[in-house]
Amino acid sequence: MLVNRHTIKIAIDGPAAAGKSTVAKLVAQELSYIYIDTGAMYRAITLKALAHSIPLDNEAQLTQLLEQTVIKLKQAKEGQQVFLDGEDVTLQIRSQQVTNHVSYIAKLPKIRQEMVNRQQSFAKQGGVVMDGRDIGTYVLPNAEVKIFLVASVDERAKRRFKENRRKGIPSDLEEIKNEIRKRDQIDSSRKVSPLVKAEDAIEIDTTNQSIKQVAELILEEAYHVLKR
Ligand SMILES: Nc1ncnc2c1ncn2[C@@H]1O[C@H](COP(=O)(O)OP(=O)(O)OP(=O)(O)O)[C@@H](O)[C@H]1O
Ligand SMILES: Nc1ccn([C@@H]2O[C@H](COP(=O)(O)O)[C@@H](O)[C@H]2O)c(=O)n1
Repeated sequence: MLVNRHTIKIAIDGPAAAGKSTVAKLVAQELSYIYIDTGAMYRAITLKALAHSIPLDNEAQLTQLLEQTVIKLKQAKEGQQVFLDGEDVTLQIRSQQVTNHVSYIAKLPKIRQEMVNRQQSFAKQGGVVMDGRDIGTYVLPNAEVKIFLVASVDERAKRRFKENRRKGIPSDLEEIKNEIRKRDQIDSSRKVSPLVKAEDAIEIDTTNQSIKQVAELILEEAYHVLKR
């Protein structure tokens, strides 16, 4: 066991369902760091925008809504709890409706700017593992460890399908595949901070690797940096 004299920032990016949050949680647990799932923040504002029936291309109205919104991420044993204006929305933000709409809100430049400001201030708390789409490129460009997780669309869809089955959520493999492709396409092609691998990120293809193997690879890199 390494005694850490200093803490580092670990950025984990990648496409939908590549395993980012699963391994980020494990890595954060092992290092006793905080874990921040930035996707949950975009999901939370999407949930609120849908509830207020705000058109998802009305940037001014959505930005105003976000400015009046408190999103809190609370560290919990199972990962992270998400509070939207004081209400626990951890489960609600995973609904299919939110998933199908979130990327439209996430591509708006003013929304992203506000989210990035909030995420950067969370990261000031110390050792952090943050996952998302633009963490290594925009949110934490100085992160000491940057990881870009990928896996084939087929594998990602199968994993999500199995996850839904475990949770008792009815779903269709082809629909999941289409939703993943669509979200990746919007996230990768937006003008502001698109989903792209940072030049100095390490790419890990998780298609044929277990969760444990992937977490170990990231921890190896983290320990390597911490020993320097
Ligand atoms: N290496 C792996 N092998 C097998 N299953 C995995 C692996 N990594 C993650 N999973 C499973 O795949 C599913 C998706 O993982 P996870 O939610 O961590 O992805 P994500 O990248 O955070 O997704 P999103 O971007 O959509 O939030 C989960 O059910 C998780 O348990
Ligand atoms: N840094 C980020 C994180 C997420 N997004 C957008 O939110 C969507 C949901 O993210 P999940 O990780 O919960 O799947 C994602 O598809 C992106 O549209 C983002 O833009 N930047």
